[in-house]
Parts: sequence; structure tokens; C-alpha cells
Amino acid sequence: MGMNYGDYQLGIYMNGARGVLPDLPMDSAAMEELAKSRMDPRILGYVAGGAGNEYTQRANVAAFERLGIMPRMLVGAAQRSMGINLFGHALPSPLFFAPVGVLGAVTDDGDLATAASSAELGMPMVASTLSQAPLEQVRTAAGETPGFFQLYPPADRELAESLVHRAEAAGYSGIVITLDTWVNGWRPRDLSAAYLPMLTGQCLANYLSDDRFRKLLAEQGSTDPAAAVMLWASLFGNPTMTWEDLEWFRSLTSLPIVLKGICSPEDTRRALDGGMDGIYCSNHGGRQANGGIPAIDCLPGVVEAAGGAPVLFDSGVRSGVDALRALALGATAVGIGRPYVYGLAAGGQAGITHVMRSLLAEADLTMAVNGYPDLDSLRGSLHRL
Ligand SMILES: Cc1cc2nc3c(=O)[nH]c(=O)nc-3n(C[C@H](O)[C@H](O)[C@H](O)COP(=O)(O)O)c2cc1C
Ligand SMILES: O=C(O)C(=O)c1ccccc1
Repeated sequence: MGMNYGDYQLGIYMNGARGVLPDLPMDSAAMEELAKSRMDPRILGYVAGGAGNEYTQRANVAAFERLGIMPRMLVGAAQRSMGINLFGHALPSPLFFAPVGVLGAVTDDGDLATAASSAELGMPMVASTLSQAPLEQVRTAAGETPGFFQLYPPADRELAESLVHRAEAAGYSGIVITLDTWVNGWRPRDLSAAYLPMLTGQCLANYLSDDRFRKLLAEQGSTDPAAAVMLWASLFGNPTMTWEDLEWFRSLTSLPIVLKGICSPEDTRRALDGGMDGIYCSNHGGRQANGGIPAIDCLPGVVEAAGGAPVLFDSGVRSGVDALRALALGATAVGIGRPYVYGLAAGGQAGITHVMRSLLAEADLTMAVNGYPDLDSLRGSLHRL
């Protein structure tokens, strides 16, 4: 008899039958509450907060509730498959770890704990440029599971090249270039605490360990930590980038490149015409711009314009059912963001793994109940409420 991800449920009930309750919460909202009680208030504000009055952040989540899955009976869905193929990699599930740049500020080993969960679950991690452990160590900790490196292209092109070449050498399977964070959005929670983790020197390991960055630092005259932070701040973003730079992106690597932060069909076509290999539809969880469109409402247009190219999606996924909704709208793979960060804060690596297993189990059981044995059959099953 094959295994289904939903079997995680049975183990929990069996434990209960011998008097053992789960030591971690069973849904995203409860996990978030527990994490909040265990987090430093400034880190909590950074993770939980978003742009402006956080309308877009809330709307991202709320928009999922308007999408209902039609149940179909007597389909014989005893075995479900959630496997996907992404850039030639056969993956056991469609979930992945969205890039989060302050994992190392949540717990010292946050990046490595996430990578260890990635190894354990076969679920790819998109490793952020802003990590506390250098990208090489993160890759090693992810073991056999393929992973992607998320690049914030710095203003210095040689530094960008150096980071990409390091990612290639370390064994990453592709590069995710984030386009929506050239400047930091207006974030009242962080402003009230006057707190940005990177400015206290956290999560800059990829820069501090980089030959090009160190050369630039040496040229500045001072190599003390404050000077390194100032150099980082001056190089981090590059708001002058335009579509003209796609050729340069393409020249950086022969690995697959995915552009993150695309929400419009026009931009989707432009990216693919310019030689990009995939699209990552996301509004950064409402952290960057307020007053936007819920990301899930942008997904159908992006999928259509992508014409079969892989479409990754994140922003607002809080349950296994939300993941199914995004897959039913045509996403190839679904990124989990804040929920696994709360798992990390509440329970370390075991907390991350529990969050991901719970999402997978809920998705699998919902497919079983509703009569969808695989992800292809889910397509077109959504009804707008
Ligand atoms: C604390 C935090 C840090 C993040 N850092 C990065 C990052 O370094 N690079 C990036 O591309 N996206 C980053 N993101 C955005 C996530 O990849 C993702 O788009 C977002 O979390 C999705 O929204 P959700 O978590 O509300 O579902 C970050 C998100 C959070 C919550
Ligand atoms: O917090 C983020 O979402 C993020 O990715 C970021 C990166 C650099 C500066 C500010 C925010």
C-alpha cells in the first residue's frame, strides 16, 4: 500500500489514542500566535509586518476564500500524487520554501534549519541573498534536494556575477531574481521600531564572504563592521534596472532563471521573450507595496501569458487548501513564506517540518475528499464565490 501525505493525520490521532497530544499547533493561525509569544518584538514586527496599513497583505490572504473547489464523488482517489516536474527535477510535492532573508535573525541557525527541512522533505528551498550562513553552507545542508538561489542584484555588476557564480559552483539548480525590492517599502512597524535587521549587520554573510565585496570594502579604507554595513546599504538595490538588463541577467548563467515579483501578463511575456525560463508570481506578501492586487487574483493572467512555462507562486498561502487553489489556477509550484518562519520561531527545525507536513497533509486529504487524484485533475475545478 502506498503512502499519502495525509497519513500524517493518522499518526497524530494514534498518538492521541495513547494520551499524547501534538506539541505544536495544527494550523497557521495558532502557530503564528505561539511564534509571536516566542519572538523578539522587533523581529516579530519585521516578519509579521508589511507595507502601509497592510491592506494588500490582508487581501492576499482573504482573496483565497473566494475560490471554492468543486467536490467530485466516486473517483477512486485512494492514492494521490502531488508530484511535479520543475526544470527537469522530479519533486515529490509542489510546495517550496519561499526566500526569506531574516531566517538567521529568527534563530541563529534559521537558514540551516530550513535547509535541513528541505533535505528531509524533498521540498526545494529558495535560499535568500540575505542569509546568516553563506550560500555554500545552505546548499550543503539541503543535501540531495534541489534548491534555488535568490539574487537581489546589487548595484555593482561584478558582485552580482560573483554571487551567481558561487551559486553555480555550490550546486544550486537555478537562480530566482527578485525585481520588487530595489528599494525598501514603507513599513510602519519597522519604522516605529527604527529597525532593519541588515543594518545591525545580520544576514549579510553572502556579502562578507564574497571576494568582490571584500575588495570593494578594502578599497573604501575601513573594513570594520559598520563600514561593511554602509557598503552593503549602498550596493543592495539597483532601481535603475530595466528590461534592457534582461540580456545581462541571461549572460550571468546557463542555469534556469526565474523572475520574482511579476504580476502582469505583459511582464510575463516580456520576461519569457527575453529568455527567462520561468515566472514567479508574487507581491512579496504585501511587504513592499500597499494598495496592490491580491497576488492570487493575478495568477490566472500570468499563467495564461506564460503559455506553459513554469509559474511559481507565493503570497498569502496559509493552508493546504490555499496551495490547492493556486495549483488549480495553474501554478506549477507554490511557495510558503511566513508560515514556515513562524514554525521556525515556535519550534526550530521540527517546527518548520511540522508546518510543511501539515500543509501537505491537508492538501492531500482535501484531494482525497474531493476526488482529485493528482494535480492535473484539479485544474479548472475552482469556482469563484
Ligand atoms: C521576513 C521576510 C523576509 C523576506 N525576505 C525575502 C528575501 O530575502 N528575498 C525575496 O525574494 N523575498 C523575501 N520575502 C518575500 C517572500 O519570498 C514571499 O514572497 C512572501 O513571504 C509571501 O508572502 P506570505 O509570506 O504572506 O505568504 C520575505 C518575506 C518575509 C516574510
Ligand atoms: O524584508 C523583505 O521582505 C526583504 O526582502 C527586504 C530585503 C532588503 C531590504 C528590505 C527588505
